[in-house]
Amino acid sequence: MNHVVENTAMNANTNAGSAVTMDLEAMGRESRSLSLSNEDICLEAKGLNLFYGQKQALFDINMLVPRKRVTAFIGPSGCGKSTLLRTFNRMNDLVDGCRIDGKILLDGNDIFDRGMDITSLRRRVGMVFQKPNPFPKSIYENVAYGLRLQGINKKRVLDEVVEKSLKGAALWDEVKDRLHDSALGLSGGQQQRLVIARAIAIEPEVLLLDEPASALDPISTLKIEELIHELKDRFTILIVTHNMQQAARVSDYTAFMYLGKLIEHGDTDTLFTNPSNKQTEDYITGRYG
Ligand SMILES: Nc1ncnc2c1ncn2[C@@H]1O[C@H](COP(=O)(O)OP(=O)(O)OP(=O)(O)O)[C@@H](O)[C@H]1O
Repeated sequence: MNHVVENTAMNANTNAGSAVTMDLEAMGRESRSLSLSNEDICLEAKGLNLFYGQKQALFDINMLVPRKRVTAFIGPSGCGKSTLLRTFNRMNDLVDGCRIDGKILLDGNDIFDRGMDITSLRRRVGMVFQKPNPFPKSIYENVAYGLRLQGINKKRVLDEVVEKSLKGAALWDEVKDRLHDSALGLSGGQQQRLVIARAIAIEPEVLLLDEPASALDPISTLKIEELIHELKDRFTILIVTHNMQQAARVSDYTAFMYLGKLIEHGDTDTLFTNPSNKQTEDYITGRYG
């Protein structure tokens, strides 16, 4: 639905690139010139192809993901955004018949190497899904979960991490008096922030967010966007979103995908205001998608 509204609004302007520019200005975004060549690189995809059975879903993806920045993935439904996101912590390993070739380097090491321990990879690269998925446990135990899995059970340590993580996820003030109540009693927006608190409690390097706000109301969405802004000081964040306005608001870099290919990837302001590829321009101006 968002998609339609956005595209309609953009179509109303013959030069939709400038429509997005105006939005960037209205949002108080200062004009920045970021360049991937000046960044410290956290993740890198090299010649990545992915197949679901006979069907190829990703084609020769090559991209650099800078550290402690927000990178947004946009593109029409089915273009491979979630597939690519899930590849960065090998979630696709869980899909029957999925085959991957190429490399993904995390701090220079290929995550597909035989020696790579998947549990420690997923500890370093955490993931939050579209639908909040708290465990049917207390708020406290949800956040403490990852530490308990690591064998950390000291109350003092857990108390400290739970508080720090809930504060980090901008949820502490709303739940500090009911930490031992069920997480299932929280609103959808609170549950999503709780899941983010659970993800950051184990101090990952990277956070993968797969449409984290698409099931939320506008106020909860705004809170998640503000949170992303705060978290990027500590984490490298990759976000899939259907909402181009959201990509423009939250990200430093944007990757536009189409039919399983990475069409354009660059700093967000440039991609939305002066895309170098015709397909990107057609998409952001609402000509398709
Ligand atoms: N588990 C799976 N098994 C088989 N095919 C899949 C699977 N997951 C995704 N696909 C296919 O791979 C392609 C890319 O899907 P993906 O979900 O990554 O796209 P997307 O850009 O995230 O889409 P959307 O925006 O609709 O979520 C689609 O054609 C989809 O049908």
